[in-house]
Amino acid sequence: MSPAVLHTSAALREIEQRAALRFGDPFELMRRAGRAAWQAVMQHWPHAQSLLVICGPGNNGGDGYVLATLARASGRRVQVCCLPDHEPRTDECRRARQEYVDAGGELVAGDGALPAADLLVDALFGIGLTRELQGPVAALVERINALSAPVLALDVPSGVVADTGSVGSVAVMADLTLEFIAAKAGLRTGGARDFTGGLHVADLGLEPTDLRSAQADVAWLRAPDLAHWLRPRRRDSHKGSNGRLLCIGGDHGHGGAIMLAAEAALRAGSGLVDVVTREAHVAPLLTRLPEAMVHGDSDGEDNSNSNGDSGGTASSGLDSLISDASAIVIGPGLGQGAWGRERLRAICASGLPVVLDADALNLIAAGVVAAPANAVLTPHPGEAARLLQTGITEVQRDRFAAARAIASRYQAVVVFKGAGTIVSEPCGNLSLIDAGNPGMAVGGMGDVLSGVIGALLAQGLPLRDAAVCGALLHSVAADSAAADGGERGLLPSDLMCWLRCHANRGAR
Ligand SMILES: NC(=O)C1=CN([C@@H]2O[C@H](COP(=O)(O)OP(=O)(O)OC[C@H]3O[C@@H](n4cnc5c(N)ncnc54)[C@H](OP(=O)(O)O)[C@@H]3O)[C@@H](O)[C@H]2O)[C@@H](O)CC1
Ligand SMILES: [K+]
Repeated sequence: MSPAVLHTSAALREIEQRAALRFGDPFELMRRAGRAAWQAVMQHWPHAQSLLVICGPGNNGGDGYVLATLARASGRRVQVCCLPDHEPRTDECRRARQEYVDAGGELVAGDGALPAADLLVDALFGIGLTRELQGPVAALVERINALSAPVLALDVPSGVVADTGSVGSVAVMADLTLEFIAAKAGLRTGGARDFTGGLHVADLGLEPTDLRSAQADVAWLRAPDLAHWLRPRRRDSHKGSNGRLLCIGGDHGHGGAIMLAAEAALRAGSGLVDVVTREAHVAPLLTRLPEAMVHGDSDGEDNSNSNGDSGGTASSGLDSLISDASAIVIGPGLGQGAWGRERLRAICASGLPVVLDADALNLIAAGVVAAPANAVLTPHPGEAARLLQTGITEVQRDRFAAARAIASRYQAVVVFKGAGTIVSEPCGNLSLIDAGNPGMAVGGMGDVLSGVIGALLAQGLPLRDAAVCGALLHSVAADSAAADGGERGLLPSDLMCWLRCHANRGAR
C-alpha cells in the first residue's frame, strides 16, 4: 500500500508548472480552480444569491475573479472587493480580472465598509503568502471575520502559512477551505486547524501520476490506515507471543499517570504488563487493573513488594524485569527526583525499545540522562521546547521543523503531540496524524498514548510504525469517545474501550 501524502508549497509549484506545460496554457489551471470553486459554492451554499469575493494581487486573487465571473453568469449578484494596492500582479490574475470586468462585473474598494452578501469568498492569498498580514490587509481580514456570512477560503485561509500551519496576527476564519490540486500539510496541524473550517480538495483534473515531485512530502495518516498495522492475531498465539511491556512511573502523588499507561497498554494488546511504581500506588492500581503485575518501591530505599515474585526493583529486581521485557515505557508520573532518575538511567542502558514521556523527557532535556538508542519520544509543545532549549511559540511556529529537529538532535523517533500530531524519524521523514479532537486536551491523555505506543513496540512493531500507529490509534479512539458523548469533559479513561475496538480494526 502506498500511503496518501500531503504536499508542501514547493511541491505544488513544481506540479503546477508541469501541468501548465502539459496543458499548453498557463491559464488553464486557474480556469479549473475557479470552476471547482463555483461547484463548491453550488454544492455547499446552493441558496446563496449574493457573493462578495475578496481578491488579492496574485493567482489566488485570479481564482477569485474566475469564480466571480462564473457566479455572475449563473445569475448571482456578485461584487469583487480589492484593496487599492492589490491591482493584479501576475499575467493570469490580470487576465482573470479582465474577463470579469469585460463581462460587466462590479468592483468595490476594499478599504471601506464591506457590502453585505450571503457568502464571502476569501481569494486574498494562497500559497504565496510571504509575511504576516499588517496595515490595511490586516484591517480587511478583521472586517471579513466580523461579518456573519459564511466564508469559503480558496486554497488557504488568508493569513495562514500553508507549509507550517502557523498564523500571524490575524487570518481569515473560514467555514470551508477548498484546496487546489492536493492536500497541504500545514493546514492540518497547529493554529491552522482553527481557521480552515472543513477541508476539501479539488484535484483540478490532475492524475495521481501528475502529483509526483522532487520535494519531500509528508505521510498522511487517517483512521482506515490502522488496518495496515493491526492485523488479526495468530490463532495459536498466547500471552507470551504478544509482548511484555514494562511501565515505570508514578512517584509520590502521581500514581494515576502510570495506571493509565498500563491500562492503555493492555487495551492496545500487550500480552503482559509489568508496572514499577511507588508502594502506595500498588493497591489502587491492582484494584483497578488486576491484569497488571505491579511492583512497588517503598520510601527511602528500594526495597519493594510485588504481587509477583520479582522482589525489589532497585537492583536485581529491576534488572530481572528489564530482561523479561520486550519494550519499556518510562515517564508518566516519574518525577525528577532520585527515584525517577535512577530508574531512567537503568532503562537507558538496557538497549530495549523504549517510550520516553513526561519527566523522562524533562530529565533528558536537562542533560541529567543521555537519550537512549531505540527510543520514541512523545513531547507536548512545552516538553518539545525544553528538548530544543527554546520557547513554545518557536516550536509551534513550525511544528514540522521542531519535530525534525528533536528527532535529529536525540536520534529518536519523535511524536510531537498537539492538534495535528506529527511523527518524525531521525532521518527527517515526516508523518501527520489526521485524527483527534480538542477533547484530548486534558491531563492523563499523554499517559494513555505512551502506553499504547509501548504496547505496539512490545508486540514487535518497529519504532516508527509503533509511533505512527500508536498516535493514530489513540486519536481515532478519542474521536470515537468524543462522538459518543462530546469533547468537553472527555476523560483519558473514556478511551480504553475504544482503543480495544480500533485495535481490532484490521481483524474485522
Ligand atoms: N500557479 C498556478 O498554476 C496555480 C495557482 N493557483 C492559485 O494561485 C495561488 C498562488 O498564487 P501566487 O503564487 O501568485 O501567490 P498568492 O497566494 O496569490 O499571493 C501572492 C501575492 O500576495 C502578496 N503577498 C504575500 N503575502 C502578503 C502579505 N502578507 N501582505 C500583502 N501582500 C502579500 C505577494 O506580494 P509580494 O510578496 O510579492 O510583495 C504577491 O503579490 C495558489 O494558492 C492558488 O490559489 C491556482 O489557480 C491553481 C494554479
Ligand atoms: K485564500
